[in-house]
Amino acid sequence: MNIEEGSLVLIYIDRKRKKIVRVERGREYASDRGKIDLSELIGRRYGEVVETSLGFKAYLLMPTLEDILYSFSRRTQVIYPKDVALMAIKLGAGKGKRCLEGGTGSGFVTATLSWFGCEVHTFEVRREHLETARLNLRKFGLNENVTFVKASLKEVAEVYPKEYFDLAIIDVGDPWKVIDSVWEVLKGGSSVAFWVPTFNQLEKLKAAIRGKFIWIEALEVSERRLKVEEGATRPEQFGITFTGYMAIVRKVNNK
Ligand SMILES: C[S@@+](CC[C@H](N)C(=O)[O-])C[C@H]1O[C@@H](n2cnc3c(N)ncnc32)[C@H](O)[C@@H]1O
Repeated sequence: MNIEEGSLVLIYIDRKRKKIVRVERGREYASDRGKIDLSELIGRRYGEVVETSLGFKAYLLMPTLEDILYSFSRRTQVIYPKDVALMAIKLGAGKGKRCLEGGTGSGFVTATLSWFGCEVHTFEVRREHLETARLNLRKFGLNENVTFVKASLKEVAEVYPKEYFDLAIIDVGDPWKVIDSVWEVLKGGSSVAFWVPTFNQLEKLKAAIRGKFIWIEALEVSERRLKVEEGATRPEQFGITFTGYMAIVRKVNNK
């Protein structure tokens, strides 16, 4: 596939030196391994290799969702790709699904749901976080099916009709405070993923959903990177050791 003016390209020199750029005339990519004139990328093909001004190899790759998420500005804690990807699958995210999210934070979840083809409605109480997320998504054209709502998730039932959403992902400080309003706007039988950082919050959440949702499961996703070298392949020594816990519940009508 050809790289055109306006294309997004991941310039990959090594794991520490990789950056998504938009190809534009008159702009350059710069790192400690040298510069690349971006207008020289027009007409090349993804997968090709070019040389920086200092003679290092740079690969021209197509950005993936993970590359995009890791290039976002972050103002908050985020739900990492390993976790949000599993949530999306467990909840059945996909084209045509109407998804509720709170809080928006830096937009990692918003962008993932949008990438999966969902219509996303995301609630955030802090204007500056909403703006950061909005800019993050706009930069990569992921904002088209997203409605950003500057309000507490507690108010969702005042903004949307009953049984409007197919699924929800909730990552706010006190999730038990939004359970009643989220229940109102979800379709019967639909799934919700809550994201919490501690065991005691899982316990509190489980008690709080009783009668409105059934508890499906709680889990932690571990990711262990490997350093692959002939005759010496082993786990890497450093990395993210803990992110959080997800709880999956489903709406029921017990009345
Ligand atoms: C940890 S961040 C969410 C990060 C997001 N999941 C991501 O991956 O980018 C939590 C956000 O929830 C917002 N928040 C807290 N309580 C809220 C509420 N009741 N309604 C909506 N947003 C809320 C905070 O301002 C904060 O931006």
